[in-house]
Amino acid sequence: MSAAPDSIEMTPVAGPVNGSIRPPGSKSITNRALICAALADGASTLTGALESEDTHVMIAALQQLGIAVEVSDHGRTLRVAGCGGKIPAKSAELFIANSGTSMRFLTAMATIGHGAYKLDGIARMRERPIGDLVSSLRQLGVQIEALGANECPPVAVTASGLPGGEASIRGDVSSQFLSGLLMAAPYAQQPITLKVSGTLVSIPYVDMTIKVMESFGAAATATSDYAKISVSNGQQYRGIEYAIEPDASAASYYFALAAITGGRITVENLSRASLQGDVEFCDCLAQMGASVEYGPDSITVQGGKLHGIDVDMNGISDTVQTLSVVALFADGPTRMRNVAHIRHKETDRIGATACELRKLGATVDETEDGLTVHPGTLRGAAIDTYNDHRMAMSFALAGLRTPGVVIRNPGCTSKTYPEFFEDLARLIRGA
Ligand SMILES: O=C(O)C1=C[C@@H](OP(=O)(O)O)[C@@H](O)[C@H](O)C1
Ligand SMILES: C=C(OP(=O)(O)O)C(=O)O
Repeated sequence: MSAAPDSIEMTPVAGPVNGSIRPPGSKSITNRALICAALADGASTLTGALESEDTHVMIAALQQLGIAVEVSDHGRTLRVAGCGGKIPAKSAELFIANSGTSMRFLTAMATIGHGAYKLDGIARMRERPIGDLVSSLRQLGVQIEALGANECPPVAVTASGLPGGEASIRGDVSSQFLSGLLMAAPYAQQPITLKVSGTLVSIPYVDMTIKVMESFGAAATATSDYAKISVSNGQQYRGIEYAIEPDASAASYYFALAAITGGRITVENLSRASLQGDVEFCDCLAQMGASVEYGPDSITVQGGKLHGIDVDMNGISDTVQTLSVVALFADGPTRMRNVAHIRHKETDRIGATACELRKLGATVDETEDGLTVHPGTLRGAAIDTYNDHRMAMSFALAGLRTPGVVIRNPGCTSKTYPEFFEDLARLIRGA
């Protein structure tokens, strides 16, 4: 691989890639643990945390809210002095860049405070939905406004505690609205009951929220169809030592690498029992013909001949781009369904993925809720990444099998995985 400031040309590998790797900490778990630790009674130590833009903006925002977060061990250990549900800062302007988790979780958390808080981000964040979360918080008695066009950020909260009660929350746009409300709910002045409208997307992330809350000592009760979720007030998170798993979405690039090169790659410290739904990406690879071994503390994928599949990826939508690239190397079409919500992420991920796959020689049918990839004769191309870390990481894989693939703006991986290209190169070298 030769590096240039604004692009990287990928070098195809000579044969199967074998090896083992521990990806950085889970973004989703790090940002949940930070919220719970920040509100807790007492200090928490989070180990194995992710050090990246999405966690930097979360940490910086908590510090601006008056919560001490001490960072050590190259960002992997975070010591958080919990505020016991009393947010110290009476005003703050929080810059959230393009971190959806931080924007949605901190909007809900800020309502527990007493003061004026404003949350804003980069231009794309001002296009990402938050109106449904704002409207639920209003139903719970909060004075809050989305100031951007189409009820997008910036968000202004004039908080005097979170009153609570009953609210409806839309589930079919982003599960992060619900997760944010749930994590704030133990600190409301009354119990909170949330009625989820529309079919809830990204359900594994809601399960993750409930499990992280439980680890910190607070409970949320959901009906089996997630139509209604209740949280009693008066519960308190307590400061704990909390170990964060490696990021399963980041692991998908390594599982895919094994699949498309016929290699054997082990991802350490992840298992079937992970809090992260994205480990199920391996089931897609297994359906395509790879073999997957789930160990007690690792997952290994061995590549094989790959077939096209038809798969509902609603619960594991951060891996749609990874699977789209794997699909280029299958012997038939792959259809990925039920992921209309990924049009609201770092970019419109259905449109962007379809466009870049076509540049590589694939035929792609795009539907409102997904895409079908028909593999074709592959050719090199300069890949636009739309400031979306997952475009860069996924399409880099295509360049390990096809000459002439250039990844533009590879630095965008810093959102969740700043060291991605270095880790990938090390794994390929066998170092
Ligand atoms: O709660 C979370 O940690 C996340 C939920 C998902 O978003 P949606 O619920 O918007 O699909 C996912 O795409 C995102 O990367 C992280
Ligand atoms: C969608 C993502 O992030 P977020 O919504 O947290 O910005 C992602 O990491 O793929």
